[in-house]
Amino acid sequence: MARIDLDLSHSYLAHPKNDEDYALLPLKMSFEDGGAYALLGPSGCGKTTMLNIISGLLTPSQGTVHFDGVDQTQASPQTRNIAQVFQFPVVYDTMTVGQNLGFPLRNRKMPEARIKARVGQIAEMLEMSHQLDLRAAGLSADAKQKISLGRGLVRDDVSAVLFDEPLTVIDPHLKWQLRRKLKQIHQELKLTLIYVTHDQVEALTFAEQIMVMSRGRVVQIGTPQALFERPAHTFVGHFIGSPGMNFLPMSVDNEGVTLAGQSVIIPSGMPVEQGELTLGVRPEYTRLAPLGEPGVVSAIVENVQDVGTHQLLTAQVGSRLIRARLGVEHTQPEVGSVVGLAVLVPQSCLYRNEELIA
Ligand SMILES: Nc1ncnc2c1ncn2[C@@H]1O[C@H](COP(=O)(O)OP(=O)(O)OP(=O)(O)O)[C@@H](O)[C@H]1O
Repeated sequence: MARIDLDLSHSYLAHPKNDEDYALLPLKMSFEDGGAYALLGPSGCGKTTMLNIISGLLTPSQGTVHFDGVDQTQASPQTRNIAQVFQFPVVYDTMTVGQNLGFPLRNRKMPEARIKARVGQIAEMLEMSHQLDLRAAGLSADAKQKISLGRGLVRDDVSAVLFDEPLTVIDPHLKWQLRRKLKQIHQELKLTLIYVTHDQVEALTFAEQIMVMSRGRVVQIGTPQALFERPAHTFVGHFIGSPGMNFLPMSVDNEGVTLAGQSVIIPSGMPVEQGELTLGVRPEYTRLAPLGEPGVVSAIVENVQDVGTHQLLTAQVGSRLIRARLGVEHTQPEVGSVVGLAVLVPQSCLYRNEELIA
């Protein structure tokens, strides 16, 4: 396993002119040896480009890639010693499950007894022990992808294992199980895992550190909790969470605070900088409160959805819609009624030019 350091940018164009011409804008970051990482972001943000630069399928147009301090920028994928698992299964149909799992080891001339032991261990982790002697040809797409995952994990001498949306073809129920399994396998095998996904649930259940990407930029690297509690960029607030963070334009001057056009009293002890800001508050921390109290805006109820464990309130504040996750013990507010919503709360975040300032 290796520590991986990237200090690079990449454009697919020969003569990039502006930021839009870059698949990856200049970035400097590290993947620690033995860490479990997710690269999370919408389609086209640069995840696969980064993965291919790490594996050596792509050379960055500027900058360097180091594994354990050794420059690998020009090294071929073979010499980088990376295992990769793709979206769709890559299995040898004529081989059995066991032969498929052992293939990367046999290729490296590992003694048969060690191959058998390692294949047995991986098969057990993936709950495939009973299928070891079956031909891969007759198996479902799910089982084939499990073999692909197993083949990615079977070597213990790789620099890192890269996963590119590996659960796409997997049935939703099994997906949930496999995400947990991968996390458990990581804890047992201590491999450096880098997992690309556009699905936040997948990233949040699997990774210790999540790198959120938007338009060629890594906008935040953090634990699932940090991304939820303190999104460093409004994009992260919006992208993480279901529904995402609420945002309201906020203007602060000597007279006080205006939120989406409404004058609001600042709760005592809350530090607020002057200027044009954006207030971010998670639906989980937005609650009903009496109008006129500090930190409370007036909102018109648009919709209340009973989700069983909670009610999801959607309300209009000026021209903005905000959402509040309310306990089921609340009486359901009537659609069209005016309610108070506490939005300046201790968990609120303040942004200037999309970046977190407080
Ligand atoms: N071979 C290529 N030639 C030119 N442009 C490319 C190439 N591959 C990707 N791009 C562009 O680079 C940007 C980043 O693409 P990339 O595939 O890395 O994103 P992604 O986040 O992995 O998206 P997806 O989840 O859809 O795979 C996109 O604008 C894409 O159109």
